[in-house]
Amino acid sequence: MVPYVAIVLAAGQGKRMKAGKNKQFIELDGKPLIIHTLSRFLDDEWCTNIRLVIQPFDLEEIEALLRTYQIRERIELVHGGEERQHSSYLGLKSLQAESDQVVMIHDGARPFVRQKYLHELAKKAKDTGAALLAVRVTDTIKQRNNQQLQTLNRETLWAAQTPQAFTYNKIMEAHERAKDEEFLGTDDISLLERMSHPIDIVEGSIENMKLTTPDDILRAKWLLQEWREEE
Ligand SMILES: Nc1ccn([C@@H]2O[C@H](COP(=O)(O)OP(=O)(O)OP(=O)(O)O)[C@@H](O)[C@H]2O)c(=O)n1
Ligand SMILES: C[C@](O)(CO)[C@H](O)COP(=O)(O)O
Repeated sequence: MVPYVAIVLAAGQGKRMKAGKNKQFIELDGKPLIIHTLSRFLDDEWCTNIRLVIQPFDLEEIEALLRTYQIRERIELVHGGEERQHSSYLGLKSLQAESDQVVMIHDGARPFVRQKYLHELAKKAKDTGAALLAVRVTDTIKQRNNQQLQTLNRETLWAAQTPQAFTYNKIMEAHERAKDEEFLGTDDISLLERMSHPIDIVEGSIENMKLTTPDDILRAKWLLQEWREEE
C-alpha cells in the first residue's frame, strides 16, 4: 500500500446545480455532500493528510460543519481560485511535500469513490507519476464540426473521473507549465497529457458520479441507499 495526501476541491459555485448555494452543502441522507466525500478519505488509513479547498465566503459554514462532524482537526483548509485548475494549484502549493509524495486531487462533488480505487491509484501514481480513474464510454459519441458529423472510435474513449493521482513533482511541474503557457484544462491529468507524460488508467465504476445538475441528486440518493444496504 502507498500512503498519499488528498486535495479535495470544494471551491466551485455549483452553477449548474441551481441550488442557490455551493452544491457541497446539499444534504444527502441528512448529511452535506462534502462530508460524504471527505469520509471516503478520513476512513482510509493510507490517506495521511487532507487539504480541503474552499472559497473564503464559505469558510464560516465549512468550519461549523467540520466541527459538527468532529473532523475539524483532521483537515487543513486552503482558499481556492476562480477556476477548478486554480483551486488545484493552490491546494498543491499549500503542501510542502517530498518530490515523490503521492498526491490525489478529487472533486468534492464525487462522494462515491471506493477505497480499492484510492489504493490502486496511489500505487500506479508511485510507479508512473500519474494515474487516472476513468470508465469506458458506453454511448456512441458524435463530433460535430459545422454541419459535418462523425462518429468517434468508442474503443479509444474514456470518461475521466477523479481522484487523479500524481507524484508531487510531476503535477507541480505540469501546473507551473500550464500557468506559464496560459493553458486551462477541465482536469489535472490534461496538464500532464500536454507534456506527453505517460499516464496509467485505473478502470473505475460509473457509481463514482459527479453531482453536477439537479438530476444527479436523485441518482445519488438511490446510490446512498444501496451503499447503506451493503454495510
Ligand atoms: N473554482 C473552482 C471550481 C470548481 N471547484 C471544484 O471542482 C469540482 C468539480 O467542479 P464542478 O462540478 O464543475 O463544480 P462547480 O464549479 O461548483 O459547478 P459549476 O461548474 O456548475 O458551477 C467541484 O467539487 C468544485 O467545488 C473548485 O474547487 N474551484
Ligand atoms: C475533473 C472532472 O470531474 C473529470 O470528469 C471534470 O473534468 C470536471 O469538469 P467540470 O467542468 O468542472 O464539470
